[in-house]
Amino acid sequence: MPSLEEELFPSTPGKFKIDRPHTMNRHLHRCFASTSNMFLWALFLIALTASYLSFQSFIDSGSKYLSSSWGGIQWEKQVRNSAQIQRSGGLSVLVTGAAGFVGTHVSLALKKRGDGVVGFDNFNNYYDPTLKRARKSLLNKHGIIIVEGDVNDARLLAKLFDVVAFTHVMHLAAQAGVRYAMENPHSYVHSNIAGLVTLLEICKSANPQPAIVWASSSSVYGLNEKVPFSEYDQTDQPASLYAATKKAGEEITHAYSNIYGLSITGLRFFTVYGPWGRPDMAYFSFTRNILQGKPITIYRGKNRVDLARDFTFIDDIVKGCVGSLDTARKSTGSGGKKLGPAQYRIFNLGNTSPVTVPTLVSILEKHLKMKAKRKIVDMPGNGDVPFTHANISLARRELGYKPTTDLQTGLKKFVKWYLSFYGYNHGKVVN
Ligand SMILES: O=C(O)[C@H]1O[C@H](OP(=O)(O)OP(=O)(O)OC[C@H]2O[C@@H](n3ccc(=O)[nH]c3=O)[C@H](O)[C@@H]2O)[C@H](O)[C@@H](O)[C@H]1O
Repeated sequence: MPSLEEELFPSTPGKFKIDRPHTMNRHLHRCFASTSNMFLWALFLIALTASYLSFQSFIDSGSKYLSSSWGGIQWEKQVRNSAQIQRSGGLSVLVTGAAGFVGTHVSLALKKRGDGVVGFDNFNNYYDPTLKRARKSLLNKHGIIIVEGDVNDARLLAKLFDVVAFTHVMHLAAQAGVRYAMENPHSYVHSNIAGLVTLLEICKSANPQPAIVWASSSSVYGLNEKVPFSEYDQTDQPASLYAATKKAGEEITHAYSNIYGLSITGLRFFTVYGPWGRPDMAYFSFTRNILQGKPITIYRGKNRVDLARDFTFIDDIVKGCVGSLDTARKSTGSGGKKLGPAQYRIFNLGNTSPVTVPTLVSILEKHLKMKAKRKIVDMPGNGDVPFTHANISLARRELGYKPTTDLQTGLKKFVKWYLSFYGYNHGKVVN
């Protein structure tokens, strides 16, 4: 006679057998024939229900541990250690985008002078994440933890503020790149707008509220033709979606400062370059291509005019960021309510010395001791602007900001780092 299991799950696939009533009765009769059998069955069912319920509660309470790597006593201890202030009057800073180019440098500078730093980054693959992981290792060596998460994750951010009473937030997490916005517009809205609002919501409710310094962009000047670009100029003609999201960020932060008393400083970075830089930027991809003997495309503006940028070296930018943190006044709100007027500032952080793109290439050729295969094409209508040029009087006056590195010197340092990091044959198949 076939067993109950064999009857319900026959060996022939696709033939799930439905028991007829009289067969079922026979089984039931056999199973529940005695009281002791019934008692055993009841015990079995209770045990099954109890283990199901406890498994469910394990899934609920433990889901955050299963789906991500944060939470728990050990994790909190690591976060607190990283945020530990090592000098009197020091800051405790949450740095978003800490595995990014500027984020890595700012985190290191703060840690080295004795501030507490907790990094935050989603390690997305907009560009090679192995470079981000290498930056993370560098920070880890200096005692800085990077919490892996997205700035849209309100639960994780709130948890961080539960664990540490951050005095400042250096918000550098963003979707960068001017031309990529045509390929993936929603990533700009996700990071630069939705993520910004999520972070501001957490900061507004934190007690005490932190002061916030964040990365805007020179691109907000868009089609502005008045040079050099001043913070008092109009910025209502963005040329790209990237620029539009950064401009929106300036308006959004203003609203949060106004309503909730958050102290906010926006920094308009001008084409930042240097060691540990971003592979999507021209100076970086040109270097790679020159070394690999591949052609580089140089865009040219209207009437064959060369494009120019106020290229700014990373060390100068770091000084501007740290100066902004040091001069930021405290936020005035408490319990999500504004209790007094709050500081709201915007500064240009540029070099005040624009250089054309062909000149940039010539400097790279000199440092690499190799000729570039130049391909010159008219600038496609992809959101680029013809030139940028910063007026930095305001930052000089308020932050003591004074850039000291020219493009020649800065690119020499970049090339030295590039060759030590990638070697001469980066990405090239060696026969
Ligand atoms: O200041 C900013 O706010 C922005 O700076 C940076 O944008 P950009 O100034 O556009 O830098 P980058 O791409 O290096 O192009 C430099 C020049 O090379 C030209 N360019 C570029 C690529 C190419 O293949 N050929 C070329 O000629 C190109 O036309 C341009 O003239 C950041 O990426 C951005 O995230 C933002 O922070």
